[in-house]
Amino acid sequence: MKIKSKIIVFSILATLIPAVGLGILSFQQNDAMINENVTRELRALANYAGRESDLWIKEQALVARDLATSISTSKILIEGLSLENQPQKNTSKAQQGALELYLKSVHRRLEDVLELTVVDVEGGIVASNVASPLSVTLSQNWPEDASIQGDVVISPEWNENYATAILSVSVPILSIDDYILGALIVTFDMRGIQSGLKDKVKSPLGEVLLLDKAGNIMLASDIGILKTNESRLLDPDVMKLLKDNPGEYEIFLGPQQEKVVGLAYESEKLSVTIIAFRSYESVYSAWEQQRNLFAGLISIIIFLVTAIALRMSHAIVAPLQKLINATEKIVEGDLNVELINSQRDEVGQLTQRFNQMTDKLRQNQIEITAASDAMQKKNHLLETLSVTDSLTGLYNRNKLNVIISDQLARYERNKRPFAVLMIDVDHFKTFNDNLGHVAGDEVIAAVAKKISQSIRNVDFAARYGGDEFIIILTETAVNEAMKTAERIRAQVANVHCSSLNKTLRVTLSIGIIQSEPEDISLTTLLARVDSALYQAKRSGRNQVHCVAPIPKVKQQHS
Ligand SMILES: Nc1nc2c(ncn2[C@@H]2O[C@H](COP(=O)(O)OP(=O)(O)OP(=O)(O)O)[C@@H](O)[C@H]2O)c(=O)[nH]1
Repeated sequence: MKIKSKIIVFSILATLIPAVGLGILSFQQNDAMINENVTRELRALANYAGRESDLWIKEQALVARDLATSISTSKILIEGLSLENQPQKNTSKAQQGALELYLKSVHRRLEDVLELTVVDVEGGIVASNVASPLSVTLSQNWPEDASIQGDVVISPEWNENYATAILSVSVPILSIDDYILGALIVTFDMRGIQSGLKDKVKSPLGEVLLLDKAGNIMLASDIGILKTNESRLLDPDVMKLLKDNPGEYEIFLGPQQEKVVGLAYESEKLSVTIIAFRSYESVYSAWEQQRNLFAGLISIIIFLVTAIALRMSHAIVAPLQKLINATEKIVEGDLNVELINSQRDEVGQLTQRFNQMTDKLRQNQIEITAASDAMQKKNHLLETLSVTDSLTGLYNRNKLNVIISDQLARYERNKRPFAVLMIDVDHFKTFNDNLGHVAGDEVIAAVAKKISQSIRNVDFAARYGGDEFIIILTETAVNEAMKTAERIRAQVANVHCSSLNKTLRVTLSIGIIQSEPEDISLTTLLARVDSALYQAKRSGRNQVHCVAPIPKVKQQHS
């Protein structure tokens, strides 16, 4: 992993781990606090609805009792019930009609009452204000119950016919001597509780539902719920969940299929379930907003941290990369490297030291190059000296041997002959003897100079020793060599001696041969040219003796 990546990963982790850890802890605490608060509020809401319902039921029971009391004084009712309770049960149609009319007239004065029905001691309907009264089933021993507790409240339930929730209260009708003649069953419309389910000002946020034994929604603090929920049945699974955990906070799908949080209370006395709930969104929207804000903040912080880490790593890595590139150039031999240093930190110091090191290397390289150049020049000079005669500047004898060997090899390959001239100054000893060695040296140097000026660039001239010189004319036959020899002789006729400041007459004897196939070695060749020179000397000096080439033997044809 590169340094840059390491810095960025470290920065992000160093920010993310504590931030997310603290965030999760804080959100968990918040969540627990919200749950606790919402549970408390929902319990208060349910309790309020329960209390209000109980109160309303008590009020209605009182109303029923008052009704029963007032009705029991009615002559029509007493007579009707008395007859009904006789074994023959022969209440006349007229009496029943009168009783029904009486109940209807009473009912007209009561707003929340749906039905007024009179039953006999066995629970049989004697008369009612409606044509088809609800079949209210009283317990078998209701007269005993009624004699003990007075009125009997029958469990509330949803009624499809009236399209409302109903509650029936059975109140005993007593004779003058407190004998139970029958009962007055008053059926109330429970919508009267509706407004009391929730205190619009004091109650905490939320809605309340009142459900009957079968799970039908009878009443809701929000009427809209009843209007939109046609089935009126709450999901049985939700009901089971809430009933299994009474008073406990649960999350479930509410009556309008929206996500809600709520709890339930079971009223054993009335067989009613009270559910208090709130929309999940209203509970958690603030929490979710906070969570989104937190996530946003974390994102911004991570973005900023990443940007800073990138900048920091760039400040470290970029100069390092430049240093690596510069080092690679140096490794490849390019010392013209200068890094711009704009930092004052450790990286800046490293760059500065690198530049100093490169400067030093450059200086060393210049010195080494200069030393190498000087050495090369010296080597060249030594090389030149090793092949040059110091007095004349011509090749020395060693070099001459190499040249002749090379020429012989070439001749063997291309069969083109080369010419060899051996030159000797006539009576040179007399120059030494008469004019001194310095003048003698001057003569030797002057002759050498004339020889150099008389030959081509491809030819070679060497001092063979003392006053003797040898010239190699490449790819030249003797007749051409003759011309060169004569030219040289003419050139040296007058040699100016600067030490004596006078012109000297110098003559030369020259022997010439051309290479022959028989010249198998340097010695053979030199012996032949030496012989030619000897002939020139013997013939009187100041002349050229040329050995003619050996004629080629013609092939005999038979
Ligand atoms: N000044 C000088 N003299 C030299 C040098 N080398 C040889 N000599 C002299 O050159 C002379 C050569 O003489 P020779 O070639 O034998 O004879 P010569 O006088 O030239 O007569 P011939 O060759 O027979 O015509 C000797 O006296 C050597 O001492 C040299 O480098 N400088």
